[in-house]
Amino acid sequence: MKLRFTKMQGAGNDFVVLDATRAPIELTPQQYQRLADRRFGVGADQILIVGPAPSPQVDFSYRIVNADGSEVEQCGNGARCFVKFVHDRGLTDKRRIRVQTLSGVIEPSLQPDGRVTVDMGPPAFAPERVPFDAAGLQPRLEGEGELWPLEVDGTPVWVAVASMGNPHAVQRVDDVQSAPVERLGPLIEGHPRFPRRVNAGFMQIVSRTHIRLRVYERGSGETLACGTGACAAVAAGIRLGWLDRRVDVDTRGGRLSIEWSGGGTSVFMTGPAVTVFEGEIEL
Ligand SMILES: N[C@@H](CCC[C@H](N)C(=O)O)C(=O)O
Repeated sequence: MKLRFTKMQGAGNDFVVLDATRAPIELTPQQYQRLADRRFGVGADQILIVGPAPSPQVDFSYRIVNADGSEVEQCGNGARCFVKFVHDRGLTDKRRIRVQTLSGVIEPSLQPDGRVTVDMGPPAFAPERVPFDAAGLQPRLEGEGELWPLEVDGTPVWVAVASMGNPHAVQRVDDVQSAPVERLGPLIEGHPRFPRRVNAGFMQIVSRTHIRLRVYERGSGETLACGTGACAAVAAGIRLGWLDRRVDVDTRGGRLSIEWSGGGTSVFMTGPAVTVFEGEIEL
């Protein structure tokens, strides 16, 4: 089978984007892994499958598959690339689009400067608590937030647990460049406290409006940027009283700007979306 694709990236988090608006695309986990493979395939952190609207309330749907072939709920950098993709291909002329994902509806909009702002919906802090509460663990309270103890490799690590539709565990570090992301990342990703696995974030606070962030992503390993990871880190940091409501997030692949007013309000993420090349692959 021959498959046409577009290779895109948002702050260095890279994607193979497939157009399933006219005919459905169903691949096996092995075929997704092959597409994501940097030596035997195209190479990507995630595969994005753009589909038609499942209801009149939205304009499109899009599905997200990690490099390991697992389908997941949400992808922030992917949402920005999605809106550029449907626009560039003439699938819509709307600049603000409602898109159905596995975890609900999000609204990306194209900005005049070519960047994209996404209404990512509100963060959640409660659902992931159950495995911590059930084990009788006590959180450390700061501001209006909680830090939970996670035993990793015999050492306690304090993490803020947040969901942007997908799960994140964020820890504060002094220096993100020297943080043991490659060693601790896989241990946190597969930690028994996270039955669905988790994205492990490492956040260095430079000031109340500026952080540096690395994320070891569930199902993809460390990526150059993680959009939902940036939203989760900033929302957790605001709730813990460490950050103001507008924060610049420097990742290894570029800068994302995150804004959250707290409570049940949406997190807004702004950043780049770039097409790299188009092609066809035999699967
Ligand atoms: N890179 C993404 C997140 C992709 C999904 C994540 N690996 C998960 O398994 O939840 C982003 O930009 O948010």
